[in-house]
Amino acid sequence: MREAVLESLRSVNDPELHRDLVSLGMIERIDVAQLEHAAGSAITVKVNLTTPACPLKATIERDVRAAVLGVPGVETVSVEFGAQVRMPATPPLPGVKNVLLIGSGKGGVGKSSVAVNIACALAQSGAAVGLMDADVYGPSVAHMLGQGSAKLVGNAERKMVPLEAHGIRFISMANLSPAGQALVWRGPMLHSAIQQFLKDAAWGNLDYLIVDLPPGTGDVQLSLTQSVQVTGAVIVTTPQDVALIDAARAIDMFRKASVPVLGIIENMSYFVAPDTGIVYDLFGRGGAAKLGNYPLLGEVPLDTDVRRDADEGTPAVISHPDAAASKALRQIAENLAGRVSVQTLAELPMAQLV
Ligand SMILES: Nc1ncnc2c1ncn2[C@@H]1O[C@H](COP(=O)(O)OP(=O)(O)OP(=O)(O)O)[C@@H](O)[C@H]1O
Repeated sequence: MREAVLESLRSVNDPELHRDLVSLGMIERIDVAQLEHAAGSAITVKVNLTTPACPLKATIERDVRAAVLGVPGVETVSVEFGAQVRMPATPPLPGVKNVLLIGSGKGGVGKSSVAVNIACALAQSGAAVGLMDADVYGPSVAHMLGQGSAKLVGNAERKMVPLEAHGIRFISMANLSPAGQALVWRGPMLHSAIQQFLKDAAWGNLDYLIVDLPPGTGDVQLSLTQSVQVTGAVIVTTPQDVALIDAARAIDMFRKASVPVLGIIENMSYFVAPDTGIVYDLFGRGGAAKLGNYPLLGEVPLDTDVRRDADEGTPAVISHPDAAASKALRQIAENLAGRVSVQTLAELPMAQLV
């Protein structure tokens, strides 16, 4: 019976990876139990997803159930899920499976807010997540996580120990330099700071290390793409033309550095009036589509909760999980995790999948 069930699962494709669950090594266990009062068997299938934030869990469950119910003699099916983010062919750092860059063309489009919320949403789903604030000139991650005045310390191996908040580990220049003081650094100093944040920090084991870049196309971006094997970059933009022009430059920079652009996030996409429910497209919702053929990971509405929660140090996906913006941000985190799986598995030789 177990063999017949396994065979039936060869017909179920992961909808994003376009390969069947068996050859992807996603079937962790098949249990067969004989039912007492029925002729057939009760089957339990455990599917090991490629990310705990899988956006297509419901589809996979439905398809597994249908395939297994089609096997003669099967009476009931229950589907269990586990998840393990796959180690890519070339891990970017020891213990770190993916480095994801969050960039923008313009400042103030909400890149840090999006990065912080995505990091928290991925951690909420069960992933091990780190957040590195590479926006050295305007570090806001620590403040958005309620840790603006915390100080970074070293461990016995003289490695920087990331701070922790809301289930993620993070490092920000704000936790090294005195508050309110401007950083006046040239390229080489920035390069060595970025190296230290990446390589002289005790990140531990991470599924995703998210990097909040400074806006634009400068030294930090260059330094990062040259220092580690990056899984991909995400561009945050607002929908109006002036933001899109700069976003296109950022995309071009990643293309030239051979960093895959995993998708675009349109922030401040629209506004829903809380009293009337009327939707206002303040900046021209849908503008991000003009950036070309890149997946749109999602649209985040302008929402007071996002701003207020960032100022108060608890990201919206945690303090207001039911707000429309939080739902959009969670969906974006899942879509991004899905894109990362596609990217990693496309590069892994078939033999390493099972
Ligand atoms: N969807 C949103 N709704 C309401 N406010 C938002 C939203 N996204 C961001 N904001 C607010 O907009 C301001 C700018 O956001 P943020 O600092 O994340 O932008 P940024 O692109 O990282 O800026 P910079 O690159 O200049 O540091 C913040 O006050 C933030 O709380």
